[in-house]
Amino acid sequence: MSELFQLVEIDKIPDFFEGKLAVNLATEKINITKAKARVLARDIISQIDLPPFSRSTMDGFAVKAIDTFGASESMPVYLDLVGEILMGEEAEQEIKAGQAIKIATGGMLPKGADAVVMVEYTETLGEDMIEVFKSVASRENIVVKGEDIDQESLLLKQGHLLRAQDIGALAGIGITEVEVFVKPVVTVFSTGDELVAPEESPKLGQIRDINTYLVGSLVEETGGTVNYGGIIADNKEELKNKIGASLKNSDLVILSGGSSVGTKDLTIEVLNELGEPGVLVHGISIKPGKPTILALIGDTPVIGLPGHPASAMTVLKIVGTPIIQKLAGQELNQFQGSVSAKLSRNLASDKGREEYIRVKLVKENNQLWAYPILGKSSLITTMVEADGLVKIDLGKEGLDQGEEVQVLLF
Ligand SMILES: Nc1nc2c(c(=O)[nH]1)N[C@H]1C(S)=C(S)[C@@H](COP(=O)(O)OP(=O)(O)OC[C@H]3O[C@@H](n4cnc5c(N)ncnc54)[C@H](O)[C@@H]3O)O[C@H]1N2
Ligand code: MOO
Repeated sequence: MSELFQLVEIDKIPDFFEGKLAVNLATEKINITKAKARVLARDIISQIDLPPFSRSTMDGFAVKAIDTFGASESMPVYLDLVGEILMGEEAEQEIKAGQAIKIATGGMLPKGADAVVMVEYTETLGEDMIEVFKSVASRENIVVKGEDIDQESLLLKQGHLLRAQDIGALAGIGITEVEVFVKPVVTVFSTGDELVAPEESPKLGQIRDINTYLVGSLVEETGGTVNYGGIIADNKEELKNKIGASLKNSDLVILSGGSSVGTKDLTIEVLNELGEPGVLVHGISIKPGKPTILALIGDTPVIGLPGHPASAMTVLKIVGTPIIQKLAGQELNQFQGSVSAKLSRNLASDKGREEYIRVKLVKENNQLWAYPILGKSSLITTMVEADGLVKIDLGKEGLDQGEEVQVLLF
C-alpha cells in the first residue's frame, strides 16, 4: 500500500519558511506591570549601577577586613565602635584602621570599609567597643556598587521573552516602560460540517467545536493575539472566502480539521488557489499529527492542524510554537519548560515517526515518574489528564521502563 502523504521530518520544517515569512515587527511601549511574557524590541542597557552604592548583605559591623585577620574564639580582635549606619541613609562617616560601624542588611557601606562581620561573631563591650571572633575577607558579606548590574552593561537582549525576574530587574534600574513587539495576530478557524459552537446543542451526528478554543488558548499562551474566525463548513466557496479574507489582517492563519484524505477534504485545493506558493507540506513524520498541512500564501503562513484534538494540540505545540515565536520576534533558543522523570512502563514506537506520548507526572518516594496516557488522539481527556509530552525520536523503536525521559510541560 502506498503512503498517502509525502511525510516531511520535523527538523526540516523551518527550511520551508526560512526567509519567507512576513515578520511584522511593529513595536509598542508598555508599562512593566503589563510586560510579562512580552518580547523586548530593544536591547536594555543599564544607565545606572545596581546597587548604586556598596551595601552590606548581613546584619553586623562594617570593618576593614585586614583588621580582623587572625581573629578567633580564643583570640578575639578588639575594634572601636564609632557609629551606626541607618537604613536608607547615606553613610557619611569614614572608617579608619581599628574601627567598626554598626550596619544592618542592606545598609550603605561606609568609606574605608571593605567587609562586614556578622553580628553572630561579635560581642559588644559597652558603648564603644566590639570583640570580633572570626576574621572576614575583603568583600565578604557585602555587594559592591554595580556588582548586580554595571552601568552601560547589557541587561536583556532584543527578542527576549520577559519573565518575572527580568521585570524585577528592570524596576531595579528604574525602567518602568519598555518597548516590545506588537503580538502577531493569529486567526483560528475550525472546519467541518459536523461542528457546532459550544453554546449550541448538537444534534446526533454533530459535535461541539473543541479545537477553536484549545488552539486559541495555546496561541495566547505562546505570545499571539487570537482572532476567532469560527467554524467553516466543508464547502469550497466558504473555505476560500473566509480564509482569503482572514489573510489580509493575520500574521498567521491556523485551521483544524479537513487535512486528511477524504471527499470533503478541500483545504489543500483552497490553499493552493488562494495564492503562491500555496501548500508546502502535506504530512509530517510526527505521531500523532501526521496529516498536517503547512502553506504559505504570499508571505503569510497557514497551518492546517489535524482534526483530532490531541493531535491538533501536539502539532501546535511542537511545530506551531516556533513559528508563532518567530512571528512574535522572540529569540528561539529561550528555554522551554521541561522536567526529567522516569518512565513507568515500556513504550513501543513507530520508527518512521517522531512520537509524542502524553504523560501524567506522579511523585513517588521523591522520584518523578511519567505515566503514559495511551488513549486515542480523538479523546480530549487524554490531554486534560496529561502534564506534558515525552518525545520518542525518529528511528527509535521505543523507550524502556525506568528510562530517564524529558517531559515537555504544558
Ligand atoms: N484513511 C485515513 N484516515 C485518516 C487518516 C489517514 O491517514 N488515513 N489520518 C487520521 C488521522 S491521524 C487524523 S488526526 C485525522 C485527521 O483528520 P482531518 O484533519 O482531516 O480532520 P477531520 O476529518 O475534519 O476530523 C478528524 C476528527 O476530528 C474531529 N474534529 C475536527 N475538528 C474538530 C474540532 N474543531 N473540535 C472537535 N473535534 C474536531 C472530527 O469530528 C473528526 O472526528 O484523520 C484520520 N483519518
Ligand atoms: O496522527 Mo492523527 O493526527 O491523530 O491520529
